[in-house]
Amino acid sequence: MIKKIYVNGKDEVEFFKQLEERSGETDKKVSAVVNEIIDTVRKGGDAAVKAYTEKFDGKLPEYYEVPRDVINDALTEADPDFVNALLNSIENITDFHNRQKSRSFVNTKADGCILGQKVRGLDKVGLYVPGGTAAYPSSVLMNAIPAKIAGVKEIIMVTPPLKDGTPNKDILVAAGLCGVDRVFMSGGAQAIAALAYGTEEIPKVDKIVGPGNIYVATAKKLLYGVVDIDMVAGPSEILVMADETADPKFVAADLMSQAEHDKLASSILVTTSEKLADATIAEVERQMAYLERKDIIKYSLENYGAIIICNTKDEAVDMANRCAPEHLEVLFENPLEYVGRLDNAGSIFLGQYASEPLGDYYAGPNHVLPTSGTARFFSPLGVNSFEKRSSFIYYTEEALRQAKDDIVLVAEKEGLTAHANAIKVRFE
Ligand SMILES: NC(=O)c1ccc[n+]([C@@H]2O[C@H](COP(=O)([O-])OP(=O)(O)OC[C@H]3O[C@@H](n4cnc5c(N)ncnc54)[C@H](O)[C@@H]3O)[C@@H](O)[C@H]2O)c1
Ligand SMILES: N[C@H](CO)Cc1c[nH]c[nH+]1
Ligand SMILES: [Zn+2]
Repeated sequence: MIKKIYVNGKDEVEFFKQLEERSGETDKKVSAVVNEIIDTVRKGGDAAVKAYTEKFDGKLPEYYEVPRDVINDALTEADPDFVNALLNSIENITDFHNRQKSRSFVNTKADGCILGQKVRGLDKVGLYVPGGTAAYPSSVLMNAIPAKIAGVKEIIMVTPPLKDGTPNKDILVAAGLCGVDRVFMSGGAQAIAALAYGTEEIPKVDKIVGPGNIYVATAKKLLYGVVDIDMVAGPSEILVMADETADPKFVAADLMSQAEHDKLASSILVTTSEKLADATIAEVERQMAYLERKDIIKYSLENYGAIIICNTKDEAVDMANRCAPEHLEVLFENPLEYVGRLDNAGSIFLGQYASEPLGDYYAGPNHVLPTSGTARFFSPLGVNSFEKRSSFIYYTEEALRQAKDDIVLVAEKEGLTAHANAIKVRFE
């Protein structure tokens, strides 16, 4: 069911075309739907958001904003093992992200001038937490922990209700543990539009972060400029690079771990071994039998999955850099040797025990990652996604006198005599 493609063969061109279309950039239908939702929410506020929630999620939610005591109750009633697992994960994520904090600094120079940088957290941030085909408490952790470390003043979370209109309790537990300030039961493009413009009840935020399906990712892209966004974190992707030493059982399992997220998920094996390719196909069939989300996995593997057969490992590295996947697993004999040459990937997993779900839930690096080839220029969500910087300058009279002629000369070259004047008047 997952197709084999040979590097430089005729299928390769078709394969890359399909990958590009999947991003939604060329999908005019999704953009048209999302544009209409954005426009309706901008004009209609909460009534429009609620109408879309009813249309797409099945029912009006039990609460629009989840009351604080409902979040507290979810925490007290939660399975202690689940809470413990989340706390272990929170510890790892916190430890990793604490190392990302940017530095404020003050540079006092010998002539008495002072130059500096001040770093602080954004005031108000909107977190999107997916909840359509599955609920993602782990995404609450990945969004909220770096926001807290950066010093964000207010965290507003949006997430779709369950089919019966109630909030997902596991998501509320994660929100409670991470200190999320407000939670609204609304998902999809309508929730993104509400955060961008603000409604009667949902506050307008400075930045929207978090992963979501193609409607969520497209809404963020279209609203960039009205609001800041983190990146395009759309349907999940994995690219596994493997040689003949890799275990096909692990390869197949890891490919399917991302295929189960979404029909639009993409799972690609790039290998130098035709034997491994065939064994992986057999393993996919065998393991599929006991997995639950078969329809999604099959659809995604058939439409956006591929096994690319390369002649050399160098060719495989080039292929990985060209695809720029969200997750890149290296199951080559000496995985650590390749890190320096892998330029385009959200997160790199090295060796057979760094299975992708380890990163999704536990190890510490963020799982909100760029998709659709945007790992060429976007980075994982992190503390700096929630920071803003201001620089500051203090100069003495004597230091400005020394710099005066240079500044005036450049200002006059630019034809900006008012700039030059602002310096000159100080010494007349
Ligand atoms: N890149 C990352 O970092 C990352 C991390 C975690 C999850 N993900 C991705 O997040 C996504 C989660 O998707 P999901 O669907 O389960 O949840 P979701 O919360 O992203 O989307 C559900 C919402 O989509 C909207 N929607 C559904 N069908 C629609 C339609 N026909 N028209 C308009 N709007 C519609 C609805 O409003 C619904 O509430 C997956 O694609 C997964 O791969 C990505
Ligand atoms: N793999 C997803 C990012 O693409 C993150 C996630 C959350 N839960 C499970 N997986
Ligand atoms: Zn995952």
